[in-house]
Amino acid sequence: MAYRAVPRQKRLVTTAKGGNSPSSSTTSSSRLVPEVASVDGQSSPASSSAKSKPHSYLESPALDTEVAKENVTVTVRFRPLSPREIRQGEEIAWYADGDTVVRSENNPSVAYAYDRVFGPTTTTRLVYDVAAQHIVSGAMEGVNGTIFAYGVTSSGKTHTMHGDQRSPGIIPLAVKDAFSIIQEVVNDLLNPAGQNLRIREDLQGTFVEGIKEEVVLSPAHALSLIAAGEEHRHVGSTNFNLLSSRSHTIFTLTIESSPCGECSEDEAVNLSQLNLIDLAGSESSRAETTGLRRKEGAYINKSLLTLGTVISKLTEGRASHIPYRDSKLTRLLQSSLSGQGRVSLICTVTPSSSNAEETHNTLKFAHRAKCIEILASQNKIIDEKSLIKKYQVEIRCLKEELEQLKKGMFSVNALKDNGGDDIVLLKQKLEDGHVKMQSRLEQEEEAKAALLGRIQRLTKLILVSTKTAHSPRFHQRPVPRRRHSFGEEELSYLPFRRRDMILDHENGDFFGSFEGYGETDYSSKEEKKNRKPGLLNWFKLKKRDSAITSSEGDKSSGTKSLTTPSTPQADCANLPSESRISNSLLSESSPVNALAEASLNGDLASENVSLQETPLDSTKTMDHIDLLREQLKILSGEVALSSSVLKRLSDEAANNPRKEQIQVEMRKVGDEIKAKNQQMFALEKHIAVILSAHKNNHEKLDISPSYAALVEQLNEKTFELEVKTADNRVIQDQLQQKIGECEELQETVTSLKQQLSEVLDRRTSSSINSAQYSIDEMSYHELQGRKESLQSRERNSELQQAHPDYDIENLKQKISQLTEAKNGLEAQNQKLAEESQYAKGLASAAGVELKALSEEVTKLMNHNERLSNELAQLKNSSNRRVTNGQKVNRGNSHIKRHEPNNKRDYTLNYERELALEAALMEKEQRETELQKKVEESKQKEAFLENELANMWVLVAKLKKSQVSKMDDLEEK
Ligand SMILES: Nc1ncnc2c1ncn2[C@@H]1O[C@H](COP(=O)(O)OP(=O)(O)OP(=O)(O)O)[C@@H](O)[C@H]1O
Repeated sequence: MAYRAVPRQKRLVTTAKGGNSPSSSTTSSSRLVPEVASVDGQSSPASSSAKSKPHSYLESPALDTEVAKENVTVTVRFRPLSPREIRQGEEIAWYADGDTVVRSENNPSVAYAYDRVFGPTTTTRLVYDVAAQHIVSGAMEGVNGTIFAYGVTSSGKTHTMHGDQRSPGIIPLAVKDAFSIIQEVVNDLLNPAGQNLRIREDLQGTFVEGIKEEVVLSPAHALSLIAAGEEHRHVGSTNFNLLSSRSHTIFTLTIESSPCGECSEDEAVNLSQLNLIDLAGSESSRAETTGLRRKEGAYINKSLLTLGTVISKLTEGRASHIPYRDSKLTRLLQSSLSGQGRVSLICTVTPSSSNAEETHNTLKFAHRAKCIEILASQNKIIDEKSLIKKYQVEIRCLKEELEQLKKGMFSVNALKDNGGDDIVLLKQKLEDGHVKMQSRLEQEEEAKAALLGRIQRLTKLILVSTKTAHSPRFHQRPVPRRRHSFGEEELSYLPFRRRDMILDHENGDFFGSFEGYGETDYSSKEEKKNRKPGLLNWFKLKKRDSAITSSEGDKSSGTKSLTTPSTPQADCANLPSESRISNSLLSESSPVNALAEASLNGDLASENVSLQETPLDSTKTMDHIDLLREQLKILSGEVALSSSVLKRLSDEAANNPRKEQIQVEMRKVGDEIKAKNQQMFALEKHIAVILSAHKNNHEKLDISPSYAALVEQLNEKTFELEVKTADNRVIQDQLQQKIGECEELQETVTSLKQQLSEVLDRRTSSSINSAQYSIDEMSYHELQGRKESLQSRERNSELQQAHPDYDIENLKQKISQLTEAKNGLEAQNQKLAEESQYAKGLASAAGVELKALSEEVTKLMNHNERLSNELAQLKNSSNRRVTNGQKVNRGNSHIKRHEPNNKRDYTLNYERELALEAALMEKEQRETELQKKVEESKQKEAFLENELANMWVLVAKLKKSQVSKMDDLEEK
């Protein structure tokens, strides 16, 4: 999965790499990326790195167009031992020895040093500050950057790159940081100035063909895209990690930035890519995976192995072939790894002894990566305006050189002719001439620049957009500004109204009507109007209103139309005069007619005559007059055309005097010519009125410049007030939405509580499984539904959220409410986990009981068998005695004396036999009972196991919903 947020721009593009004079570079590789060496019991890596480890990580490296050698920034992050590892009695195998060294516990002489080593308690924020912040700020200045986490499964890569709500990862921190650096961009993007931009394809590096690209407007928007992507990320449970990433994710932010404001000399645009990568973890053969998991693991390992090979080849120096193409991962990382941008590798490791070998491999990998050298440079592209400026400077220099040469030649000739007497005089003359030439040159340059400016303004006015002049607020400070355009697709997420606005701007509906004189496509215009019923109609109404009230409004706020509104409401309320003209054109059949009619109605006159002009207004008025003159020319052209048609028709009429149709047509054309003449007359009058008004204003301006400045300030403030009011409205809406969301969350929590108690109640009932499952399903779907609705609302409010004057207090309140709700969910989760633990305990107790019972049964059976054997023996012996007795009676009469004794014995034996039989019966009965008990215990065990499985399912679902809620919260 990867996203490219690529601005689109149509311009002459050259990719400019800076000079390569490392000596003058302010970027010091040793300061930023200290060398790393492995001790491995021999060398002393730690020392070099530890010494060179600077606090300057926290500084943004100074960037210019010059290229300096750097190394990959390599850091290592330990995670704490997991509860499972603690339970299993695992020991610490590797540990962070200070800030830069990783040492083996078993063999302290084995140690590795890195740019920085983070212990298990280090926060992700610190990891970001040290390992990522300089890459992000570099990317904001046009230097490509890549940050990736590498490590074995369950070592903490996702925790580091994505994080959670309590501890946001590198990706959300980078996105927020990027937007905080370019916050003015939001205004530009929300009010696109109609630069007709497009995707530029050049040799900037590899990118995924056909990949979905989104133009992002705010951190929340970017993070929502990441979250949406994360939802599609393949995760699976392994015996090391319940939610193990089974695919690599690459989040690519393409940033174009240029200094904002006209004071900037350098017009080149910085272009860079920031890759934020969370790799899937490598798996050792110890992982007890089967089937699909094993296959996935093999693919993951293969790509990571290729990455390792590529890195070791890159550091070999001699290697002719680097196998980038052996895996998709290395292909995508090719431009980053081959040294075209800064790279920060964060290796995540676990200290546990069971992973000691894998951790060692990771450390070795990190050590190799440290040796890769990079030559990060700023990527610059230059647009027409910058090129013109550049050429102007060059021309000036050349002219100066020429002058110097001429001067030199002239001096020599003069010296030759006049000798040395008039030298001083000549020198003086020459100097005077030079000064004159110089000032003339300067005047020429100025005139040229003014002309150029006017041409550009006119071009924009006619061809491009409703672009208003930049607000002075944004002129103060040159800050990077995002350039982009909105395609239909990118706009799809925008609220309807704003989307309409942008489309109208881009389609040129308001201003594009100037483009097609005499070829107005009514049907398509109608179609467009129908297509955009929402904002367009509202917008038109608004503009009509403003046109009607313009004379009053503009009287009081002369420069209102010159400011750049940051909200749609403000946008519409502050339309410049051109907008109003175009708007009226939009609703008319022909632009020229419309303009003429507008003039006749006096709309334009009232707007312009009554304006209290500022210098900028003055320029605009001149532009306006130029436009009107253009209209005049077009009209006269049309009149000439119609006249020739009339002539042709009159010739035809002369040949066919009876043809009525020709007469009708002639009348029609004659009327048209008349109407056009009238329009021309009106336009001429209008131009004259504007000119005289402009002249008056100009005089007024000259007289009271301070008054004009005050008016300008006043208007600025008025505009700001309006924007603030609009923002307040937006915040109110958001508040309402958030309150609704909170209520929904509360409801969810209550329903979850109810479900939980139901689950607990039903736990003992035999029908629990199916019922519980269906309830869980319901709650899951309910949660999903709510989550989706929350997300869609979230998207709708994202544009508003991005506003700088956000009501922090309200947001804090909302956040605390949401945090409470989240805590509630966590508590439930905890409860469920305890429940499942309890159920597990029950199951194991039942197992123990079962074992004890089966042992007892075995014992009893053995006893029983012994008794049966005894009984059988006794039976045999008594039978033998009876037979012997009968024999004796038959043979020896003297034995008869002992008869009573034998009889007693026999009776005794018989009684004993009966007792034994009874005991046997009893044993058998007991055995049967025990068998029954065993059966019952088995059933109970199965039931408990079933219940335990259900519990796990429930816990997993709750965890998932909790994770998505946390993401939501984080986005907020
Ligand atoms: N620095 C840390 N502090 C606290 N807990 C952490 C830390 N690093 C990771 N964990 C925890 O360890 C577990 C595994 O982390 P994680 O899922 O980020 O690993 P992974 O390397 O991305 O794994 P896989 O490659 O399988 O996706 C998670 O429960 C996570 O919360």
